[in-house]
Amino acid sequence: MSSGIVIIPTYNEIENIESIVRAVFSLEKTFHILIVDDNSPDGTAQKVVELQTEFSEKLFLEVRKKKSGLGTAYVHGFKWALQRNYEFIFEMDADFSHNPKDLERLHEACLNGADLAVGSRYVIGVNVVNWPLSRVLLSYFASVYVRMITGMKIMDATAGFICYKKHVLETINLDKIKFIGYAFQIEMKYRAFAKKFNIQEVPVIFTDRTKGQSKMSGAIIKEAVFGVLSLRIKKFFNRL
Ligand SMILES: Nc1nc2c(ncn2[C@@H]2O[C@H](COP(=O)(O)OP(=O)(O)O[C@H]3O[C@H](CO)[C@@H](O)[C@H](O)[C@@H]3O)[C@@H](O)[C@H]2O)c(=O)[nH]1
Repeated sequence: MSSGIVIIPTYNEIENIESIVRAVFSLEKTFHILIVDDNSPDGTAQKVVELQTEFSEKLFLEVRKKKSGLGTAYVHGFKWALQRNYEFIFEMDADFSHNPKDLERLHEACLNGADLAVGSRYVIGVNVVNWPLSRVLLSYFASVYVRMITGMKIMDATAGFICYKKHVLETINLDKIKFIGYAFQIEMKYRAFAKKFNIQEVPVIFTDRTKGQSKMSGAIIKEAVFGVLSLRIKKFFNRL
């Protein structure tokens, strides 16, 4: 029996895809994987199709027409996973910035009472390896900003390494998710917080990718800054 489905959004992850798939399948617990690829020009999806001949019953692929953002890729994956009745649904990056071994710790946290377990870099100090100082500061102060505006007690608001229990994703109206970049991560946590789900942070070490490139951009930062304010206003008017 599987311990859940790990959704991995990909855009140009040819250098990482095979090793991340193998790393997840070599864990003690059994996880299934869904790759949501945005028609990566580098052939990421074709590599997944090759790997499916080896892992036919536990590796799944959804290919979308074009690059449409991390948030909509996850929403697509969540709907896919809910239709197949997975009890635990995970978010993880393709590039090893999240250590696949921590999937087991996130799963344990959800087995022990959390509705949502967040792999968090900032529970005790700052656990980020190899990011330039500017990116660490941006990420850290983004979380401070989110805490100030929203009142959520989460130390790592933009974390993208998460285990959701199925009922969380069934309760949050996925069709209402507005953000497509990393603001999506804040929005998901805020909607779960507004529904009073038990959110637990599990300390993890985040290591910057050594292969491929981040898709971070100015537009993504702008979306997060204004997005948090708009979420707070919506909650105030009970329209979240
Ligand atoms: N399908 C799809 N996947 C995407 C897209 N944009 C990014 N991805 C995938 O989403 C994952 C994360 O993207 P990165 O671009 O590597 O993220 P990062 O800069 O390392 O950002 C990290 O920090 C953010 C802020 O703290 C986090 O929000 C994010 O999850 C991640 O941990 C990778 O697997 C990447 O291929 C997209 O438009 N479409």
